[in-house]
Amino acid sequence: MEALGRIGTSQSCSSSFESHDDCNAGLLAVWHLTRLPILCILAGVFLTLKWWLSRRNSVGLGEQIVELKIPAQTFQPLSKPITEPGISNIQPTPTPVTKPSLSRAKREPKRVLGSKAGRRVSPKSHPNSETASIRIQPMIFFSSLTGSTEAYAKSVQEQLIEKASASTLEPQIYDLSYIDYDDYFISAPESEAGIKYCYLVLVPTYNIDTVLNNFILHLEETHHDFRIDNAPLTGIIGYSVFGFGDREGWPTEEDGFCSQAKDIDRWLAKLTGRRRAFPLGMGDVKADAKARLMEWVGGIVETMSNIAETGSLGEGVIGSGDAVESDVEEDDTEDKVKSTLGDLEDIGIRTNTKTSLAIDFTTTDTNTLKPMVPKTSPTYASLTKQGYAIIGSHSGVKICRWTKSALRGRGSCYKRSFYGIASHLCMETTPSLSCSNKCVFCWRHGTNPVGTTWRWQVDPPEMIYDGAKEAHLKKIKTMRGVPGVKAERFQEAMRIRHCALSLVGEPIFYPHINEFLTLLHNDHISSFLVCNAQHPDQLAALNNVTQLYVSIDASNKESLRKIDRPLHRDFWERFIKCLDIIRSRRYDMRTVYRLTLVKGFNIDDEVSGYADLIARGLPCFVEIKGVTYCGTSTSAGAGLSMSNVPFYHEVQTFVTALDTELAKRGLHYGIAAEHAHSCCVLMAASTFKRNGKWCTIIDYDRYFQLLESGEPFGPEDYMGEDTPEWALWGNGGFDPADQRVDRKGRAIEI
Ligand SMILES: Cc1cc2nc3c(=O)[nH]c(=O)nc-3n(C[C@H](O)[C@H](O)[C@H](O)COP(=O)(O)O)c2cc1C
Ligand code: SF4
Repeated sequence: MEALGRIGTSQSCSSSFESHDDCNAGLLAVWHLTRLPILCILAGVFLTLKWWLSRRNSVGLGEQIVELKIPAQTFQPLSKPITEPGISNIQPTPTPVTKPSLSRAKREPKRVLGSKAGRRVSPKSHPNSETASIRIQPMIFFSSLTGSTEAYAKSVQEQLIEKASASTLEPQIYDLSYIDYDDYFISAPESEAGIKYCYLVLVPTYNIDTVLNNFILHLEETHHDFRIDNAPLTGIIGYSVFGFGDREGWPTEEDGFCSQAKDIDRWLAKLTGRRRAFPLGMGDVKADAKARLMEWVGGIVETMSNIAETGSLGEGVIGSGDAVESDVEEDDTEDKVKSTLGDLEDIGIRTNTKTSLAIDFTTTDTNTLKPMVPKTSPTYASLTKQGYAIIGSHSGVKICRWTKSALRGRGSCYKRSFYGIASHLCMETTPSLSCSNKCVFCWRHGTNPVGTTWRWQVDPPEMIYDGAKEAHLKKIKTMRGVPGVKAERFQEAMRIRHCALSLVGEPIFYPHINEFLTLLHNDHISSFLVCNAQHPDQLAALNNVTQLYVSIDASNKESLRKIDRPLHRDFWERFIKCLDIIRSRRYDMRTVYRLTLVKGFNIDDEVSGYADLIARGLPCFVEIKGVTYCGTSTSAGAGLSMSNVPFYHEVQTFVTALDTELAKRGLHYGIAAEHAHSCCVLMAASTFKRNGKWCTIIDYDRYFQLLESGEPFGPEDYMGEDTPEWALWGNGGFDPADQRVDRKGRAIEI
């Protein structure tokens, strides 16, 4: 106190106080009054100074801090110009990794590698103002022991920087060995408003103990931890996994090829509430890894731009992540329909002629034509509920169960075995949902439009074609979240190669069927058209198709009446006339009889009758298929039950008997191939043999060459390679490249 008093006397007291004593006493009193505020101000100044100094240091040393925290090979500075982008260029040469100890990593605050982006975003220029604020933050996680996955991960980062849309921020990249899983895999990291995280996980597989085991265990435990929501990562917008493996040591997935990527994919499906943004990709490091990864990145880029546009993953079929549940096959309604109506597949066109088929409007006032399937009708509701997309007012598209199966590597339909069509490249559609039969095994009775003549509005072919493609691809895209979908097949499926005009209804009923076929052929999409042999005029007027079918549901008039219940009174005459047209077109294009066998209806004692019909129409091929039971009340009412479905051995017996009958008539046919999985056998004219071997596969490129040449050509001119050994009669017909599974998704040994 004394000292303070002294300091106080050295200056201003003389003017304020009359004597020294008075002065000291006054100063002391002032000091006592003001000391607290003064001390507080001094402390505040001191603290502010200290904070400013420390901040200045940290800004100046920022780079060093990052260097310390991040292993050099884990982080590519995002602002660095990319000199050698492209997966095709990458050399997965291992780079030495300086790995900080795991315990240290645990103590560190959450590390974010890469910059907080924003440079690409220009909300004003965004096409959709509602979603303009959405930005995707890709987060690449990888694991690598010998460096190759790390190099691939970095190349993915570069690819995304180069190719991703403006709404995608610069990807952050993390080595799973050095991050704290709790920061990213217990809950989604916090983000700025409008930023959505998308996790991309690239991993090898090791059947030895590695960091990946810890990671998978962490995912599993997080899911099972009762204190945590079992889908705690729903905050991210999506995820996708890519696995690297070695087929030399682990040839198939059952042997363990990419098994850890599969596990991670499955756990992430659970943790994210099924937000699989793109199918699990897999690549063989000794063969196709680069190509597969390239496709995967392409898909990711597209998905992210979709998310940015729509703000969500879209209306995908979300994968449950539950192996058992999600491996159950989809319903087989499609098959039922086909077996009922006998697939209606398309007719092709040789030229670009604009010939429309005649419409018989005898009973209709053309001014008051109505839509065939109005949006408010029960038919519309019923079809859309079944998964059909209705195009315009009378066309439909749906992806069949084989397309879904092929996307998951579980086998294609019989057309793969017989004609070389991979089901994931095939679009099934019809430009006419209406039909002139009421077959006993058709599931759509009561709701489907029927009629003997076209009496509805007519939609233009371009509209149907564009609408069908768009709806088909949209449906394919919904498959991207389904477990087991192969990334490369998913990508391939984006280019439609074949069109089966065989869904429901009667495609040649559509007045502009020829123009529609031209549109298909112009895009080199093959056409398989099935008709019900009730419209001879339309059949005669059809242009060239890749393969033309007629359904032969019975061998005689009475049997046909019973089974097809045709609307036309002269149905038998029409039927026979159609067979004669098929004969006349035998040398223009591949013609096929489709026989659907129904026990108790059209098999017994009918072999000879069928042989006569074949002798009449001389088709290039005869497909014989056992009916699929659809179990509707109508079919039950018609006396149809499971007992009417033939066993495959019964179909085989029938085919052998038919073969004998044809030989007796001096007709040169033989049993070429089979697809036991769908109870289907193929007989072929012997002209489809080359050097003693069946060649039922189609050379599609050659077909389009011939079509575009404008010169006449015949069906044998676009004969492709030999029918594969596994598809030949007696060998079952399941493509060994695929994995056959039971209804629970368990592998079946063939
Ligand atoms: C010891 C060992 C075990 C492996 N186990 C599997 C396996 O079970 N399944 C598989 O598909 N690949 C397996 N591979 C192949 C690796 O996944 C593949 O070589 C991968 O590219 C390695 O990636 P990395 O260089 O990033 O560590 C194994 C490789 C090694 C050396
Ligand atoms: S032909 Fe196409 S639509 Fe028909 S079953 Fe095969 S894949 Fe499906």
